Amino acid sequence: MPRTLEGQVTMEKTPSYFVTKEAPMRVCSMNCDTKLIVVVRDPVTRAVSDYTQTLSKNPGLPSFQSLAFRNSSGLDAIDTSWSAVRIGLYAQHLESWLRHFPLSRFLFVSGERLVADPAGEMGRVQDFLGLKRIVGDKHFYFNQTKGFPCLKKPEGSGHPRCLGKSKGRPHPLIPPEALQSLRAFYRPFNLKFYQMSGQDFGWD
Ligand SMILES: Nc1ncnc2c1ncn2[C@@H]1O[C@H](COP(=O)(O)OS(=O)(=O)O)[C@@H](OP(=O)(O)O)[C@H]1O
Repeated sequence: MPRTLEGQVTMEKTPSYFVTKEAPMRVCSMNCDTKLIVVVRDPVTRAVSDYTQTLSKNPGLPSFQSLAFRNSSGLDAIDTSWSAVRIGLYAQHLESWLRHFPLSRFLFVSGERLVADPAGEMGRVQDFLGLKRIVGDKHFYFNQTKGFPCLKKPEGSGHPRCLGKSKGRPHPLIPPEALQSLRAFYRPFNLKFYQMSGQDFGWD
């Protein structure tokens, strides 16, 4: 980590830290005052998004259902050893972080609101980091082709910029009963996460 000078904010983005057992202790031993921003989305959609990403690299991948459920004939036993499922157990991951950091060190950003209201969610991020609210509504527009918000004018460029092709890809169709089982499985973990974070993300 580079030395942070007066007036600078050093940021590091590694999605897997949130779900890595050793990460909370290591980050705390580096600097326990670190502010932590976690973007979370509905774990069911997250699992499908994760599967979509792997499928794009490996088109021969077995079906979502055969990876998410232990017994392909029944949709009751969820395979929590599959990372796409395990990562969505936010309450469990947060528990290990809270052994090292107080809740006040965290900002939970809603992945859904980040799409519906990027400026609002970015406002929360700027407040949390103690920054002046510079990024706001005027910086975003909704790109109909992409189906997502994009930046009107990124710094150093006069052209609008959307996120790359690997962000916001269409998801494959998953049988509704598989999604329903997964939704039921996550419900208690989601409720626990709402309690722990003090925020209701509305994933029902
Ligand atoms: N503005 C904008 N444009 C495009 N995509 C957006 C945007 N905001 C949020 N998203 C959602 O970000 C999802 C991909 O983010 P990831 O978490 O996979 O990114 S990362 O790989 O961890 O960096 C990606 O998930 P998928 O839709 O499954 O591709 C998007 O839904």
